[in-house]
Amino acid sequence: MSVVALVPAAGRGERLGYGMAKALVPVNGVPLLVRAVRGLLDAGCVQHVVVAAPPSDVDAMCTVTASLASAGGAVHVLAGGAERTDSVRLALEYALREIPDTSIVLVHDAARAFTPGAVVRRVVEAVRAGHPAVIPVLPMADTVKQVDADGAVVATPDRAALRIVQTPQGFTADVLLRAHASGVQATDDAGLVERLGVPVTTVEGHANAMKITTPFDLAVAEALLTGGTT
Ligand SMILES: Nc1ccn([C@@H]2O[C@H](COP(=O)(O)OP(=O)(O)OP(=O)(O)O)[C@@H](O)[C@H]2O)c(=O)n1
Ligand SMILES: C[C@](O)(CO)[C@H](O)COP(=O)(O)O
Repeated sequence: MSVVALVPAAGRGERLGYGMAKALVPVNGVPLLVRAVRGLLDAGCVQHVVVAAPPSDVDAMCTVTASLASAGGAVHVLAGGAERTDSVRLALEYALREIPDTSIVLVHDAARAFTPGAVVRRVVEAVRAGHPAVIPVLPMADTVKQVDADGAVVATPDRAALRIVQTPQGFTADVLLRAHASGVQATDDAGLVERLGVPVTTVEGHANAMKITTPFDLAVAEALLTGGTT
């Protein structure tokens, strides 16, 4: 019964604007991808990591992750797709084809490179406890407005019922396969599972699991490292 983490890392990082694949961008000398994969393996409950790389960076991502494989975990790298959903689907198909006994599958953004091991373990434990789909979340700190195409406010949803969604998102392998069989694009994998009518359960996320999207996020990550809070 293997826990396999799929790591979509094939994005271009346009908003970060570093001129290279975001997952290869170093923070204090260590690429985001290395930090993300190491975090998954160090959590102690993941046996395989499958990385979806930009097609032109497969060799580079193989090289930077080569030293991370250990007695407890293996790292596989393949070419990802045009959109995040495509990258996840390709990695899932690889895992189900090549990794025996894939039973629990995590999907974890390379861009969430500072996710604490406790979050990974909470997600895996909840799937093991019988929940078919599990996502880490945080409460909203700000008021949220729904606006129309012109930017006019049309509603103020009750923020007590809203959550910010992070990764890793955890699923039984059969549920994630069914979710991706639709071929629909979604901003997260749980969104595809919701379309099946399968219940999605939440566990507590962590501020350090923030997604590195902009130069501001990168500066925050560097400050966290300097301050020793990761
Ligand atoms: N075709 C894609 C696009 C995105 N991702 C991955 O999905 C995660 C979340 O995407 P995001 O943070 O939006 O990354 P980018 O797509 O690289 O960002 P941008 O939109 O700024 O280019 C990242 O780890 C990214 O590498 C992926 O594997 N394949
Ligand atoms: C999956 C995700 O990280 C959950 O917050 C997020 O939806 C990814 O979105 P992006 O459009 O790829 O930035």
